[in-house]
Amino acid sequence: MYLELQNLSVRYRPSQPLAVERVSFGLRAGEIGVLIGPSGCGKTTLLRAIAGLEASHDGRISLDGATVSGDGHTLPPEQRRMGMVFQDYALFPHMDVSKNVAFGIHSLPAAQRKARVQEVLNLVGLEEHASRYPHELSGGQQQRVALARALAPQPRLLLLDEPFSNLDVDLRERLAQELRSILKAAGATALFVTHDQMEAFAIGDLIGVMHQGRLHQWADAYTLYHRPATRFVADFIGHGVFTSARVELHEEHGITHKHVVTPLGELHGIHQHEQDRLSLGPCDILLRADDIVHDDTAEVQARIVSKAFRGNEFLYTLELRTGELVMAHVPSHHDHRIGEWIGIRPEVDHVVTFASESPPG
Ligand SMILES: Nc1ncnc2c1ncn2[C@@H]1O[C@H](COP(=O)(O)OP(=O)(O)OP(=O)(O)O)[C@@H](O)[C@H]1O
Repeated sequence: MYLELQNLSVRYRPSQPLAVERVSFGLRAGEIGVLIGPSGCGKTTLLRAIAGLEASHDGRISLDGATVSGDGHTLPPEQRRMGMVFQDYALFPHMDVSKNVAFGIHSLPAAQRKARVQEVLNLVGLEEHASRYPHELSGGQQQRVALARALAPQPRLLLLDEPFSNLDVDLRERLAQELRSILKAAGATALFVTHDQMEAFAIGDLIGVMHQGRLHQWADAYTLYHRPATRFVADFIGHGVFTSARVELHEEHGITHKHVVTPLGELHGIHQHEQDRLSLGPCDILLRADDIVHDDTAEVQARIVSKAFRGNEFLYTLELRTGELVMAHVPSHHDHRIGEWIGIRPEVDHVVTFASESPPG
């Protein structure tokens, strides 16, 4: 691994719990990792520890085969050769774009410096704006200057801490895609912190979900969504609810399968590798909004409790006759009123269950 963390722990004060607790993950050169989690889960602390701005209490950080921190040895931040981009762009207001970008490469000879500034401005699509001042740029453009400035010295690792959080939602979505292309074009290895799933999914090759200082899962977006390792990840990623269910044996044509009995009906045809992980008896099953299909002919009826318009679809929150709540994505031409009963059926491709937490009965 190019960047590797092994059991990294960070504590601010002896009286405080660990802000980062035994976190391990790896990134290959050229990969983009994203840390996501609710406020206070330790994302920024972890990023700062990698940069050397926060001392680690235990564990090891290595970069490109060498230990950066661990075994009582720690490299000062300036010797780690890492670049950082923060949410406040921190551009120098009295310098134009090219001077801002050249800031970290003063040691290069003038001609090389000029060429490198040109190169990174091309990369971020701001070559036309080289002589503008920060106040003459939009928020998104300022953030791209900050990115160009961080990339200019060819850092070994780029660390980005919620760089888009001051920007509006539409712009964030576009910039997230752009950022990924820019980082890939630059061949940069990067670690990005956000609390926004859309951003994490748009940017990351690998995504780490953190909660209370711990890394619950480190995986690609598809795996996080369809095979959440913990209940917290299942809850945090995507829209869904847990419903009590039961795994039972079912015989068909002389072959015995496991199936899951849910308040929405029985789920059959579960893939063999998922069957192997299911244990018989009560469980809680994750029902995502895209696992529930609106179907007028379905036996199960549910009452619309609330709905959110999302352009091409509604996200309906529905109450079953049993009182349980589920969510469903429904194409937006099915515009039903709150309080109306609609037919739904489950269409679950990936069965995700956890040990039952529901009271028996
Ligand atoms: N300088 C500090 N001194 C003491 N405790 C701190 C310090 N900075 C952060 N903490 C604590 O460490 C924990 C992790 O904070 P951190 O800022 O890393 O979380 P975060 O996931 O980045 O949150 P956010 O998304 O709100 O930025 C929190 O409990 C926080 O209160």
